[in-house]
Amino acid sequence: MENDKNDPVIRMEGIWTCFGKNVVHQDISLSLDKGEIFGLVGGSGSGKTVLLREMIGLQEPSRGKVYLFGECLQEIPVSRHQQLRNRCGVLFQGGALFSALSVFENIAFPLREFRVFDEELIDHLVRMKLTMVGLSEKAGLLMPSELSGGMIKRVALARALVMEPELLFLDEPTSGLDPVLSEEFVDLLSALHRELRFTVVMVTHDLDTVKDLCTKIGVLADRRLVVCGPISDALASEHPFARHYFHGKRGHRVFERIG
Ligand SMILES: Nc1ncnc2c1ncn2[C@@H]1O[C@H](COP(=O)(O)OP(=O)(O)OP(=O)(O)O)[C@@H](O)[C@H]1O
Repeated sequence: MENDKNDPVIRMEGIWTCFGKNVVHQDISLSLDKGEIFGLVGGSGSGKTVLLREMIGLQEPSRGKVYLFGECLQEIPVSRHQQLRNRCGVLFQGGALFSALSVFENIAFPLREFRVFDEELIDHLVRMKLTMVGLSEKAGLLMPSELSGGMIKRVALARALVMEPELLFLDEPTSGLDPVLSEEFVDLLSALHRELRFTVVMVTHDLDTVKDLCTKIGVLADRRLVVCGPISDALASEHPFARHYFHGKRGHRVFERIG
C-alpha cells in the first residue's frame, strides 16, 4: 500500500482479539485523522488497553489489520514497527516515572536511549519541555518522590513529548488528580495540542476530560465499538452502556449544557 500524507494516522480494520475462549474485540474498525483527539471509554475489562497496545504494535490482534501512519503493521517487518513507534509518545497510567532518576533525567530518558543527542542539546530540549508543561527549570533537580500528583503528570507529559511525537497515547491522564488539578491538566493538554497539532488517543473514565478535549469518542461495549464519532453520536446512542455512561447522574451534570 502506498503511504500518503493524507492517510489516517491510525486505521483498524476488522479487528478481533481472542485470549483462548475470551473474545475481547469482535470486528472493530476505526479511523483517526491527523490532529484528532480520540477518547476511548468502556467498562473495566472491555479491552481499551489491549486495543491501544494493538494500535502501536505492542500486541498482535487475532484477526484484522492495523495501519499506523499508513503502514500495515501486519505486512511490514517488526524492525519497522520500532521506527513507527519512535513517532509516538506514551503517557502511562499513573505517570510511571523512574523513581531513582531526577525529573531532568526522567525527561531526558527517551533522548538518551537514542544515543544521537549531545549533552548540550539534551539540556536544551529538557528545559524547553519543562517550560512547555508549566514547570520551572529548578523542578528538573527534584526527585519523583518530592513531586505532587499534578507535577508527576506534567513531568510524565514532558517525557512523552520530548521526542516531539506526531501521535500521543494517554492512558487515564487525569486519574488520581482532584477536579482542579484535572482541569488544569486538561487545559495544558488542550493548549499544547493547539500549538503542536499532534494526534491523541486516550483512555479515560473522566467525563469532563471527554467533554473538554475529545473530538471523537469511541465506546467499547459488548466486544464492539458501539460508538465511534463526535460527542453528539455518543450522546445520541441507544446502547445501554452508552446511555448509562453519558446520561447517568454524572453524565447528566457534565453534558446537560450540550443537550
Ligand atoms: N495477555 C493477556 N492474556 C490473557 N488475557 C488478557 C491479556 N491481556 C488482556 N487480557 C484480557 O482482555 C480483557 C481486556 O483487558 P484490558 O486490560 O484491555 O481492559 P480495559 O478495558 O483496559 O480495563 P480497565 O479499564 O480495567 O483497565 C480482560 O478480560 C483481560 O483479562
